[in-house]
Amino acid sequence: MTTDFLVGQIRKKESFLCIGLDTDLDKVPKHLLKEEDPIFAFNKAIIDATHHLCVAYKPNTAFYEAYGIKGWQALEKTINYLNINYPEIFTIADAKRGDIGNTSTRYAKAFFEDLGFDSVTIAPYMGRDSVEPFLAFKDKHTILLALTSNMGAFDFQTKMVDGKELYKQVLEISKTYENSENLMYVVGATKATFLTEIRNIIPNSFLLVPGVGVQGGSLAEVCRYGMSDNVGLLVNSSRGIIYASDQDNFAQASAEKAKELQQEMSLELKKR
Ligand SMILES: O=C(O)c1cc(=O)[nH]c(=O)n1[C@@H]1O[C@H](COP(=O)(O)O)[C@@H](O)[C@H]1O
Repeated sequence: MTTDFLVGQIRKKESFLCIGLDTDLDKVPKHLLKEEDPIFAFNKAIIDATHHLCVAYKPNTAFYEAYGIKGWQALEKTINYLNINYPEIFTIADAKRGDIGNTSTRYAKAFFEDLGFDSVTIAPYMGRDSVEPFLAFKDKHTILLALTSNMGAFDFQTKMVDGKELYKQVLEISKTYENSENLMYVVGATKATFLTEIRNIIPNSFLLVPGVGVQGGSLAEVCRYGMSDNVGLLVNSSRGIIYASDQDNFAQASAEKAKELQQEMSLELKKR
């Protein structure tokens, strides 16, 4: 999917919401456990109830890998279901990969070609040759971890390297990578006040912003400091939406939570 198409969807739906499919069988409604594939059954119900309120879904692969081959099959069914039924939706494989060049090429093939995701999250730690194999795929997006939402972000990401915080070095150096127009970046909603300086370095790049809801980040602050001329934001919520209820009406309850965020987003878009 092109960035222009994504921006068009955001304007049309008045939403830059990404729903995280962090599907945990300990948390899904008990009646679903009788299904042949409870993970997919849960995801399908959530997607059908919420697709009009969001522009992206982000399955975090950890939640699928944890269930072995059955989990991977559920991930495959989920992305196929999205690509066939809702091709206008931007899809993110939250896999946080990145390795030496030939290995990264295989990861890129797995997520972009085999599974057919639009984007994948990548850790920048191994540098240029670990990221460029992902960037080589046309109309696919590589979402580089810049400043993450967790406390551990302060262990390394904000440390000074050559006179600048490491996360700023990530932003600046990655701009020199081949096909860098295919880059997006992760910035945690809990780090919203850093967004002004981040926007000075990457004024128009899309940011995937997790950490609203359960982690405590503020959507209003993210918009105030992080919104660009082309919106430039995909704000993710996982647990706050998908586990709104563990009763039979769970999908409807998740749609209500998604709608609350979408309406807040619509107001933010109208302010600009
Ligand atoms: O790359 C991510 O998506 C990510 C980066 C980050 O800095 N913080 C972060 O929470 N995430 C992911 O975003 C989701 C957040 O989930 P909730 O806190 O339940 O909304 C999880 O899948 C995390 O792995």
